[in-house]
Amino acid sequence: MIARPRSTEEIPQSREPSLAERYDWLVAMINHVPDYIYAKDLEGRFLFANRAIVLNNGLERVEDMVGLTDYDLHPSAAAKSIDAIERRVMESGEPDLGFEERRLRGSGWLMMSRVPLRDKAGKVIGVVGASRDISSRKRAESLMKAQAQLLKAVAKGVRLDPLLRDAADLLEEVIPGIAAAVLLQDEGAQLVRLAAASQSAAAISISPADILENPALWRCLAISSGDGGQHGVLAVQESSSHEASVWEFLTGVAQTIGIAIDRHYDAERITFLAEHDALTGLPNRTLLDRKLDDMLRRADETSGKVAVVFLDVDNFKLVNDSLGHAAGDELLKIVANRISEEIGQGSLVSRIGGDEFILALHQTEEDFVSRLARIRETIARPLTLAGMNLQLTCSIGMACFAMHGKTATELFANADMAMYRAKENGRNSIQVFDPVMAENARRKLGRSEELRRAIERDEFVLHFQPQKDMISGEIIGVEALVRWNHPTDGLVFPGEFIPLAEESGLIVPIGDAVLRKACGQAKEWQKQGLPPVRIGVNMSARQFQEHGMIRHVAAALAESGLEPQWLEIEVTESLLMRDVQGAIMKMHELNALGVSLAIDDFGTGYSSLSTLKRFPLSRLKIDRSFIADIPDDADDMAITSAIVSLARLLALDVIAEGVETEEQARFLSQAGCHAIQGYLFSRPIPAEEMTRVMRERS
Ligand SMILES: Nc1nc2c(ncn2[C@@H]2O[C@H](COP(=O)(O)O[C@H]3[C@@H](O)[C@H](n4cnc5c(=O)[nH]c(N)nc54)O[C@@H]3COP(=O)(O)O)[C@@H](O)[C@H]2O)c(=O)[nH]1
Repeated sequence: MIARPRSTEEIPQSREPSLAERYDWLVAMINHVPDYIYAKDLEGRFLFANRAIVLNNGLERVEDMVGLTDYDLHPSAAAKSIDAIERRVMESGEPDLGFEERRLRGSGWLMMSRVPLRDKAGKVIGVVGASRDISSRKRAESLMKAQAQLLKAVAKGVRLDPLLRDAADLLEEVIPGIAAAVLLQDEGAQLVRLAAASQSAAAISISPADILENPALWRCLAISSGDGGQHGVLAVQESSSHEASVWEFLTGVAQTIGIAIDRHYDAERITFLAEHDALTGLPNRTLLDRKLDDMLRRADETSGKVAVVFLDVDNFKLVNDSLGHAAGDELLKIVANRISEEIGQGSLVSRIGGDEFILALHQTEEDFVSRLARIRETIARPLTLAGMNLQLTCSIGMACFAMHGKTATELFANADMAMYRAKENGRNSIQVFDPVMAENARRKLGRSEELRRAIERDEFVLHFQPQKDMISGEIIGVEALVRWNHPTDGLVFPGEFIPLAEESGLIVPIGDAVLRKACGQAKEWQKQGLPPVRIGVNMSARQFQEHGMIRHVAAALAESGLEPQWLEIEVTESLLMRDVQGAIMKMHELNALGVSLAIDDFGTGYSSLSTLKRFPLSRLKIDRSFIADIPDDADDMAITSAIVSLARLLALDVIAEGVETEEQARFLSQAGCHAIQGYLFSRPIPAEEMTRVMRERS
């Protein structure tokens, strides 16, 4: 063995070191570096080897190595490859630097550099080799490569289970001897499951409990989720203590697995949302279409039946508007759950938006209507929402394969039509499609088109019904009532087209035309020198709520030149009660124009005295249903008297509608009613006739 170096204190400072001293220092330095250093002669025999290389070859002293060749120390294939490199260096005289090769003894990597050994004359007499252990760097590189491989798999969207299995195998590959396992807690699950294990870990057939209850043996690295939670752990058996870079790598792997799981859940959610409703989790229209097609195909093959059902929650808007959207959402979830509870296997419920659900029922022993009745009852179970006790009703329309349609499109259209019929019939009912509905719908559509054309062609005319003062007998006003002068059907009465006009929104232009015609006619009578009368114009809810309504009234007055005090707008009690505050604001705006307001059909709504006081009104019109049975119905007489007293209490004029008999007129006079309108005095009549009547009485 080479001699130990002396300490620096022993070196005399005053003189130049001797050659022997220099040699000793050099040898000491060479022996203390961890790198391998050697020199060989031209035949490949060791001339010199440092302590590190001697020990690595299982020898004790340099003398033991001097004279040996690589063939004496290593298997012949390895010795041959070293010999080839060194021979090239010696023959070419060119160094071979930075060659990376596996250790011949033990595990790990070396970086070898070989330079020619020359004598003083520069002649190559052998080779000098130096090598450095680069095992750590090589391991770091392979860990980085493994990490990159894992990240690539995540980026490529490899499915979760194979990805976890590959990750466990990869750990075993890059960290020899390691046992690793991935334990996961799936969304919503209580228990942790073994999702993947390296082969050595799998071989000892571990379970989550084995791992979690044995912290001395297994070290657990958290697999975190993007939202700050934890999906599970990457458990590593600490059979051998790993260096810091390995733990860093394992922590990185746990993080990568966390990202992979996040991505997996995101992808699952995206796939789910493509076919489901985000709020209720029910299938959406896409999934319904697909499943319904299957159900119809099967029913066709087996001559079976399928029911397509439209279900709409009654007055849902009211809940949304009054209790807020969060409560509305909650309500929809409750309805979705209740339908799902009842619908039974093999059938399907989907939410297609808002409060509309479509059900596809497959045939069972129980008939479809009974099943729907049960669903309706379930939905109607009392519930508490935002602190309020509620009971829901719904309108249901059903169409059956193959009776009411053979394709999904036909069945959807017909079930929808049936549901609308249920709504029209006062809601809270089940309607089965009937071909008559389709006929009606077609007629309605045709009528809407005709109405649209009627507006363009100005086919609407006004009839006028006079209103008589109870005391003077004078005509104090007229009500303008619209008629449709249909090109083929003749005069069509408002009961036949006003509801359709309201539904389609055409009431707005129709109402506007009525307003202009009525103001124009009233002004015309004044121009003809007839005593001025107040003209009443009916205004529907849609028209009253329309943005430009006040502007249209002002324009009709301005166009005709009629002073505003001669125009009275009639609105129904139910219209005002829908949105009391909004109605009051609009009524004040009309008042500001100088126009007066009357409540039409009074007594049929639910206005209280306190609400009534807030409306800026001039007149109440008692609904004709209270007058019709006078004097036979004592209740109606009592109600009529009460309305007259109420009007007087509120300092409002009061007029009774639908007065057909002298007895009714007498009773109303005695009750203190200011004026009457009805067939007793005159039916609604065309403008020319009305002009004649007014002229006769003036
Ligand atoms: N939005 C608008 N609605 C309008 C307009 N014009 C009319 N209407 C509304 O249509 C409903 C039916 O009106 P109509 O068929 O004209 O019937 C009116 C009278 O003919 C009828 N009436 C009058 N006196 C009697 C009677 O003694 N007996 C009896 N059985 N019927 C009678 O009442 C109708 C007037 O009612 P009202 O409007 O409530 O005063 C009707 O609801 C009209 O409001 C319009 O331009 N726009």
